[in-house]
Amino acid sequence: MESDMDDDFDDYRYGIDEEDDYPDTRPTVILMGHKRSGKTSIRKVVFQKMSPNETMFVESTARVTKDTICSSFINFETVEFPGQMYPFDDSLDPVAVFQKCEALLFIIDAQSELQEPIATLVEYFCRAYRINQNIKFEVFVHKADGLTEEARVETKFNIYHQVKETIKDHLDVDLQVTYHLTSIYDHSIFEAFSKVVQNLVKQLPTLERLLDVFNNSSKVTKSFLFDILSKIYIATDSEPVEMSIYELCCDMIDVTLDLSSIYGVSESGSNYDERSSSVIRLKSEQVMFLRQVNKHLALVFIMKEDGNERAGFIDHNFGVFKAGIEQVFKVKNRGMNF
Ligand SMILES: Nc1nc2c(ncn2[C@@H]2O[C@H](COP(=O)(O)OP(=O)(O)OP(=O)(O)O)[C@@H](O)[C@H]2O)c(=O)[nH]1
Repeated sequence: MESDMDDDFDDYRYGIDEEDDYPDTRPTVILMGHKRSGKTSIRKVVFQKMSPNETMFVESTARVTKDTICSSFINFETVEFPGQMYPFDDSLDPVAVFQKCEALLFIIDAQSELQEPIATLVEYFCRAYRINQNIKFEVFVHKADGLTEEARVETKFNIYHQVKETIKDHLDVDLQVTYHLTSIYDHSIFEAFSKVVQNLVKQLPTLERLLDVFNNSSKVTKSFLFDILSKIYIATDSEPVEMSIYELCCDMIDVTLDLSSIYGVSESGSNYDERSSSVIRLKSEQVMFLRQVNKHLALVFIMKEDGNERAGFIDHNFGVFKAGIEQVFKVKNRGMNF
């Protein structure tokens, strides 16, 4: 297996460790939506490990809330606008806010009335686009847990259709909007945030290539590069993602870290270090592996159990993959603390 890297390193800025590095260049992810649509719950569940049930007691957000996500590999700032606030009010300096914005997430409560939120969404997206045309627009059709499978598909399609038709009346361009069905009560919110983050990782094509090469040379059927703290996967190979496999991989991270916290904490007090790895055999005759890539990232992969899974070539190929990743995330020759 050979790594193949020809991208421009100057373009890379993910994986910066120190909090004060390039504070102004940290990308911003903005969350908007009507009151009680679920914005705060999403932030708390994904980035602060709050359990979904606890969100029932979360108070309504009164002012713009900024949160820096930098303790993990993922390095950005979230800005949440309360439902009752108009984000384009002059007093909030919308030009400065949206010029820094890389992804704009609009959360719609799929269990409530849709017309008003759709009208607000279209207005906000159009205004934001006029300020910054590079923003990635994402819609979370949220609280999908309360809908049947059929209603989910129908609701998502209705929103997609109405937004597309209405935006046409306001903008000359065909705005690219991505839709996700989400709920904090299952893994769909992590999956959706993974996609949002992947949209911001400029190295994504290189990472996907590395994972494809790793899979092909190691007889691996699926692999994910995870940010272990948030369980967001920042890249996967080019095979489609099956939700059940993604969930299994998330569970494997939990099991590994929990066991490690109890029995394997190192002198540094960390439950995750360069010796962290685990192997789980499934009754489906598949084997799952977790290997540490650096202090924030883990490679989790799955392969058929055929006796080859113990062969040294997996270790060798993983070594090459890890070296490739180190090179990809070298930030302007500053080096990283892997
Ligand atoms: N069923 C279900 N309820 C959810 C989900 N996400 C959030 N909720 C609930 O929705 C309610 C409102 O959530 P918040 O996170 O406070 O909503 P918000 O958009 O931040 O509201 P404001 O701060 O008022 O703008 C809470 O009771 C949450 O428990 C979900 O995925 N499914």
